[in-house]
Amino acid sequence: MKILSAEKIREADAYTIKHEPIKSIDLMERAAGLCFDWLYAAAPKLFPDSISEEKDWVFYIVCGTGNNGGDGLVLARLLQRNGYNTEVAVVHVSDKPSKDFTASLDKLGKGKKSVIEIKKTADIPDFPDNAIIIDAIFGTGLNRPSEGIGREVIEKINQSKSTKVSIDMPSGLFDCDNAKNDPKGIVRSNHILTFQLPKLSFFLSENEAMVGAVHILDIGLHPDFLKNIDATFHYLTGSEAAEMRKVRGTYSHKGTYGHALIIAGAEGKWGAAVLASKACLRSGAGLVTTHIGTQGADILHNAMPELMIQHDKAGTHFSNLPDLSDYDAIGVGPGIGKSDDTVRALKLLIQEAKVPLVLDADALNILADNLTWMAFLPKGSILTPHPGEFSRLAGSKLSHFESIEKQREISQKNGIYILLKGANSSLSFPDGRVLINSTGNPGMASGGMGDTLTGIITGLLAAQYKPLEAAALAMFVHGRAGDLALKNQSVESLVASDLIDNLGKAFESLSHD
Ligand SMILES: NC(=O)C1=CN([C@@H]2O[C@H](COP(=O)(O)OP(=O)(O)OC[C@H]3O[C@@H](n4cnc5c(N)ncnc54)[C@H](O)[C@@H]3O)[C@@H](O)[C@H]2O)[C@@H](O)CC1
Ligand SMILES: Nc1ncnc2c1ncn2[C@@H]1O[C@H](COP(=O)(O)OP(=O)(O)O)[C@@H](O)[C@H]1O
Ligand SMILES: [K+]
Repeated sequence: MKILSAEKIREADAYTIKHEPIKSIDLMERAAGLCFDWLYAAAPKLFPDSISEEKDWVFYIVCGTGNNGGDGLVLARLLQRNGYNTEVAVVHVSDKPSKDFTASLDKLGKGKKSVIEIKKTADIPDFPDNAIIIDAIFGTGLNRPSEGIGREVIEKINQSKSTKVSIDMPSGLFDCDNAKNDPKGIVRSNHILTFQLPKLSFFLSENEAMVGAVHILDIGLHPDFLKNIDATFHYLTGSEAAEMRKVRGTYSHKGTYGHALIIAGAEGKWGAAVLASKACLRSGAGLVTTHIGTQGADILHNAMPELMIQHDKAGTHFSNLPDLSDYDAIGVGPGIGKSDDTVRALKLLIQEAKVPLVLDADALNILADNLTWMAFLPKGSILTPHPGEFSRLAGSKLSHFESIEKQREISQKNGIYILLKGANSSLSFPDGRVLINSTGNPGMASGGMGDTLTGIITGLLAAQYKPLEAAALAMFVHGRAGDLALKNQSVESLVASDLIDNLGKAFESLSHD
């Protein structure tokens, strides 16, 4: 699913109005109608238990004077028509209300209920603590940080304990970069009912306090426009991940699915090799060999008899390169440490490898100390840094938005894929595109989860997936396995082994997406 800028979404609205064709006021009615349907279904869970009767529910709709405000007014009319209690406030953020706002206000005016006009501080009401506040002050038309009366109202809304449901965007939030924005002037939304496509800022850690659950409402923007428009950012949905999954031929055999090499583990961190190797075997590789210091070999063999083991010359860590000609995919890094001979062996691996490499953990830390090696990585290699590793690679600590921009730059410059891990992991391609992941949960913030991801990507590469599909599908399935594992665990108790145990269900779940 594409993620478009506010500007492109405006173009999509305009194209739809012209080519469907549909009047813009009718598009607004359609959008607000979907918000009503969502609220109607969700309301019983949104109000506190103490207000269980519908007659006691109050929807407090706070509108700006643009089309976002217009959506709010249409929604107010629909709520009123269905017998719900509403309070409607209009914040005069601009003295030039939009045409559709004015038309919607006129229609609302035909009902009996009066509207609270907010022009100055003294007009701002006390918002209740047990209502649903519908935030329809600003949408994609915001062109500078909120200020004046609009901002005062936003700050007052944020003081209320009521559930806040934002129409299209949390008012005050920009669609992409919010570096120059002020979080105090943005609604701290619990639910966002966003139209057609999500906005990039919803997926950035710096906006966490303002972005609650995101619900994408399909308002029927014109499919030709959506299909033909180029997008840098994409949100990876289940059906898109499912399309990447390959069907296994009846007569296929282990040779069809390649031989993966995992280079992982060192004294005290053999577990990293176990997790990466197990995940690799569970992700489709025909054969998996793990190159490991002799002292770790028994642990590995006991953990999974299906694995083959290649002994390193040093007993305790990765120090020499095996013959690479047997392998279709190589994953390196989890738990390998940074000994001098490990550094030398990694350098040699980068020079000699003829297949894309998956680099994680200490392999990335070594790379960060030797950035010139980046240019020598086999084309199509995949780097999987977490934010700490990424800041070492990038040379400085960056905001999430800046990290994604930097990630794109490094990918394009070096012809490699970078999977920046975390909530909403992002995967950048050599052509500049970025995929944002839609699976995973905070229970996955525990040791070994990344080692598992390395194994999955390497397994898919061995099984003849192209680097793009291997990285994207692995990212999705890894998060999905984490989500499935959570059903029998809690966010506190989830560990990487649980995730591996759910890989089968995660791959299979794709057929239902
Ligand atoms: N036909 C369409 O174009 C549709 C638009 N829709 C809604 O329309 C929204 C976009 O509407 P608009 O483009 O009218 O913009 P908004 O309603 O988001 O707000 C823009 C208004 O606020 C003013 N403004 C912007 N930044 C300000 C600031 N910092 N302080 C004070 N005033 C500021 C602008 O001058 C303008 O009057 C979408 O988010 C969506 O909710 C939906 O109804 C679907 C159809
Ligand atoms: N809050 C979160 N939400 C979703 N996924 C997460 C979250 N925290 C961590 N993850 C995922 O878990 C993995 C952690 O990787 P990493 O930090 O490298 O772990 P380790 O080095 O311990 O193996 C990544 O794939 C990341 O996307
Ligand atoms: K809004």
